[in-house]
Amino acid sequence: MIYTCTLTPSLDYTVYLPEFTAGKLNRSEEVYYYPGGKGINVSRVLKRLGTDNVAMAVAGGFTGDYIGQFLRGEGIRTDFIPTADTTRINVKIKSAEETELNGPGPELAEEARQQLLGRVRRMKSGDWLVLAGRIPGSDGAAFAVELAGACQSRGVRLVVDSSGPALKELANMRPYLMKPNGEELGELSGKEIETREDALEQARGLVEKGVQNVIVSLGGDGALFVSQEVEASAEAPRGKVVNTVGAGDSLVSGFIAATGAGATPLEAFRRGVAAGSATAFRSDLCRKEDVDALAGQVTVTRLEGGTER
Ligand SMILES: Nc1ncnc2c1ncn2[C@@H]1O[C@H](COP(=O)(O)OP(=O)(O)OP(=O)(O)O)[C@@H](O)[C@H]1O
Ligand SMILES: O=P(O)(O)OC[C@@]1(O)O[C@H](CO)[C@@H](O)[C@@H]1O
Repeated sequence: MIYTCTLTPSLDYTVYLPEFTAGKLNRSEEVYYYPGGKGINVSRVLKRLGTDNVAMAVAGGFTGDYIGQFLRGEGIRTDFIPTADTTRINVKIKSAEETELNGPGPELAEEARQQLLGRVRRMKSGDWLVLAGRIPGSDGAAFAVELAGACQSRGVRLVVDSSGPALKELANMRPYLMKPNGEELGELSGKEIETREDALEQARGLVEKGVQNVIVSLGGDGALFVSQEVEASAEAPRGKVVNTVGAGDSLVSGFIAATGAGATPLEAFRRGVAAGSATAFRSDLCRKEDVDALAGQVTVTRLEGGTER
């Protein structure tokens, strides 16, 4: 089974308006209330791609209830750990530019941590844990390492799509997949990523540390894939960008869904990039038909030369 784990979910209040002026009253006529948080987005896209999964999250208050109901309404199994704190609302403003305002998310209570660890310790060899989004708390990195250790000892494939101090620690835990974007890769390596070559070099460094597969997402510039066996670069398809929130999560979902269905790493990479772009081209997350339609437009180039299509 694939489990996603979102320690800081969110309700994504998504507002479209032709112009946004800071410091003024701005009125919008088009708003959406999406369940959010990276793991939750991964669960939603996996389900749309036909891959069953369980969404684990620490959630509370009316926003937490809303997220749970929304997911169950889409046929996704939820296993939420309740918290007394109201789940944050993240504001996504879509005008000429995309502006995001993410709340901090509450600290994780010790009881919630123990419940999560208990769940991971009950997972089976071959299961997946997608640990995605911010890991809260000053000792969040230590907790993330405990979760990763529990995965290692059970033979659970760990996928990491996070940011902040935990990211560095998790890179030492031999995860199956890490999906930093350029900024997160810069945080990880302590070096600013300015070019594709910089990104490739730092991704190789992660593989040398034991990360099994690294995908660096580069927004409209596509993505890079690095493992011990193969390196590749993908160009993202062109299209009208509507909302890029969750594009990276969709990439992760496309890769996992295809890998689970037996695709080669580069085919899974192509499906991932297609899913990321398919999400960027619509308001909500991508649907399977969007991914199928875009997959043929993603050019994946093996870096030793030769193009896999
Ligand atoms: N402007 C765009 N045009 C085409 N495809 C895009 C665009 N932005 C993102 N994508 C697709 O989505 C993938 C992931 O995007 P990005 O690097 O922005 O992820 P991210 O920063 O992790 O996003 P998020 O945290 O919002 O999920 C890219 O590799 C690409 O395939
Ligand atoms: O604050 P975090 O956990 O880093 O990111 C949270 C978030 O921006 O990420 C998702 C998109 O990837 C959104 O649904 C959500 O609002």
